[in-house]
Amino acid sequence: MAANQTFEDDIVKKLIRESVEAKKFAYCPYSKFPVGAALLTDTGTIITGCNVENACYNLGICAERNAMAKAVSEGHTRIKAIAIASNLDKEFITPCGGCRQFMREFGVNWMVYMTRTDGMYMAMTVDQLLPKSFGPDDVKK
Ligand SMILES: O=c1ccn([C@H]2C[C@H](O)[C@@H](CO)O2)c(=O)[nH]1
Ligand SMILES: [Zn+2]
Repeated sequence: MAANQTFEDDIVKKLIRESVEAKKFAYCPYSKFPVGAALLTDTGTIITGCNVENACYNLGICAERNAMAKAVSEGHTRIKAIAIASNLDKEFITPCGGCRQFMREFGVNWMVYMTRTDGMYMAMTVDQLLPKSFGPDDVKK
């Protein structure tokens, strides 16, 4: 897979649609900020996630990390792209720093599609979102 690879429009649109669907399951009674994510694996499988909060606030998990953990737990570590949806209408939803590091674990050259409610999106690679990152190869040195 080449760096900065862009996907066909219909695949991106499907991922975005799935992320919007996943947002409906968001459990966010504290922030009332629902987020959905949908990721694409190398086998063409789409795996979704939503944010899941907790009365012990700091235990909440983001939609992106939830989707990635679901993917790994279902045998997928080759992730090609992820779409993220929230209810922000004037800005694109961007992943938090923790999720950027979690993404980086699975490579730096895959796509992150950050959406707005009008369906517009901003596309960046993991490397662009988290430059000069620390990753698996650095631990092995
Ligand atoms: O990219 C993001 C940003 C925020 N959240 C969640 C975390 C928390 O549940 C709520 C408010 O930050 O939104 C995500 O899931 N993904
Ligand atoms: Zn996050």
